[in-house]
Amino acid sequence: MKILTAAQIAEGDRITIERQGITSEELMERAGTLIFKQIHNRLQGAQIPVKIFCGIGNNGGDGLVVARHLVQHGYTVEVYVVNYTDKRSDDFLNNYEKFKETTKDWPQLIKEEDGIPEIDQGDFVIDAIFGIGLNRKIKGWMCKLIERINKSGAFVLAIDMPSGLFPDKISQSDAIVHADYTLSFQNPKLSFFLPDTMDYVGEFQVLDIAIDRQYLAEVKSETFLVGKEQAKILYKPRKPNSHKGDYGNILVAGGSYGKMGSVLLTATAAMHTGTGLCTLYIPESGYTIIQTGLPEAMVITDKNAKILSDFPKNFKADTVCFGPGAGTAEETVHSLENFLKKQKTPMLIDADGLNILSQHKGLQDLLPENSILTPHPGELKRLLGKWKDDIEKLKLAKEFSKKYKVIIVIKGTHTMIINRDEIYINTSGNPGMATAGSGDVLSGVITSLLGQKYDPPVAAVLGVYLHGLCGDIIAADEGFEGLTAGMIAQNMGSAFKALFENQEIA
Ligand SMILES: NC(=O)C1=CN([C@@H]2O[C@H](COP(=O)(O)OP(=O)(O)OC[C@H]3O[C@@H](n4cnc5c(N)ncnc54)[C@H](OP(=O)(O)O)[C@@H]3O)[C@@H](O)[C@H]2O)[C@@H](O)CC1
Ligand SMILES: Nc1ncnc2c1ncn2[C@@H]1O[C@H](COP(=O)(O)OP(=O)(O)O)[C@@H](O)[C@H]1O
Ligand SMILES: [K+]
Repeated sequence: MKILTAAQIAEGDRITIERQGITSEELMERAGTLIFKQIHNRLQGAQIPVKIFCGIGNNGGDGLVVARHLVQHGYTVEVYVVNYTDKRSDDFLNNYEKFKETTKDWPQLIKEEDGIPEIDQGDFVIDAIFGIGLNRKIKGWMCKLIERINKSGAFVLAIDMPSGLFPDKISQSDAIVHADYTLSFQNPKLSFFLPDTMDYVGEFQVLDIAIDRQYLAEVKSETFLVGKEQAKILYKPRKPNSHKGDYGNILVAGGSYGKMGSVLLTATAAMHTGTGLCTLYIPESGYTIIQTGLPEAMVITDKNAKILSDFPKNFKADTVCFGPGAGTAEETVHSLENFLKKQKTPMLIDADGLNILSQHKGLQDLLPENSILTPHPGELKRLLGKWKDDIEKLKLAKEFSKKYKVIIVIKGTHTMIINRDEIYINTSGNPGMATAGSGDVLSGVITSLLGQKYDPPVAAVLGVYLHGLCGDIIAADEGFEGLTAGMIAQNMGSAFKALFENQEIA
């Protein structure tokens, strides 16, 4: 699914009105009615005091549609117009009239701090102050209103987006509604997925308001959401007439004394992702650990007992994963440098491999084209330098991706895969995966797919999705706390199976 900018959403709105031969008021009625139905389904007529705060633009108009339907269905509703200016939108005004005709009562106008009502913990607040039309910082008494909503402890439902949040930039103000739930129209917004802003959104659901399908298919976006539908079309079925040589000969290089488990996790994950042949290149002291822990793998040892210092000569792999548990000793820098010089096909660099690249920037020029880097936020900061906010982070990552012709997998709650100007946002995974070694497992999954000749961007996008899906499958049985990286590595097969099953996992 595409993530659209505010301007593209507004254009979709305009084209829909034109092509479907409807008025903008009818589109607003459609949008508001869908929100009402969601609320009605959940409240089932319960007499919870509902307080709706409407701005004076079209987000406020949506709020008035919802208010009218709630009143008509016997709910206890108080409607407040957040009257920061008298420049109201036409569709707001039409719905203002309609609301008045329904209730024979005007909504209450808030024009200053004194007009802000008390909000109780037991209230149900609907935030329809601003949507995608927010174009500057919220100031003055409206900040107090938002503060009161946030401090009330009431359940807050945001229409389209929490007021104060921009769809695709970061607000420099704290005046942002902290929603428990957001019902958004047609396409989710970028800010729903960024670490800086996602907490304001709460849980969210996207409602299909039947924006013109042709427009949605044709509109150009460089940002995409990856769910099961998008992931499963990337899968390449295994052929009956095939052998292990068809599924990649991969090399996993890393490990150091005390951190041998990381490469074991990586290689185990790679085997369970379908790799044909896997060899580990590790410091000598890890030999028994690896041969015992993963009998399916072959092992080549470095001459150094505790760290990598060299590279395996006369060995050719389809792809290489370098970095898990490797450390950043001078000898290991030399090892990575040799790998980078020898490896002509795309490879994956993770963990200390990335730290070495950050400390020795000259090595970045040696990265084979379309290699995949998988930093967590700390490693990314070392690689790119500091950023002001998540939008600048994405900009820096795109610049790096273009400069070095590589793919960057920014790991996190919503892992983002950056391929030049494109961003793929992952939707699978859960907080149980915030556990030691789950990143090492991801490296194994992606390296395995690279070895199986998936195009590098596909290997990254599909690998990240499957890794998260596997975490979701395990968490459904074991809970978040019970999930460990080793379980993800061992159970990757269940993620492949679930790709083609219809039921929701968690
Ligand atoms: N296709 C769709 O998705 C559909 C979308 N629909 C709905 O429309 C919503 C978008 O409506 P919208 O364009 O009228 O913008 P909205 O968010 O109501 O705010 C605009 C007003 O806010 C003002 N303003 C801005 N920033 C401000 C600030 N900091 N402080 C003070 N004022 C500020 C701005 O004033 P101005 O800049 O003009 O001075 C203007 O008056 C969208 O989110 C969805 O809910 C559905 O109805 C139908 C289908
Ligand atoms: N809250 C979360 N929701 C979804 N995925 C998560 C969450 N926390 C961590 N993950 C995933 O777990 C992995 C953690 O990687 P990383 O930090 O490198 O771990 P390690 O260094 O221990 O291997 C990443 O793939 C990340 O996306
Ligand atoms: K809103």
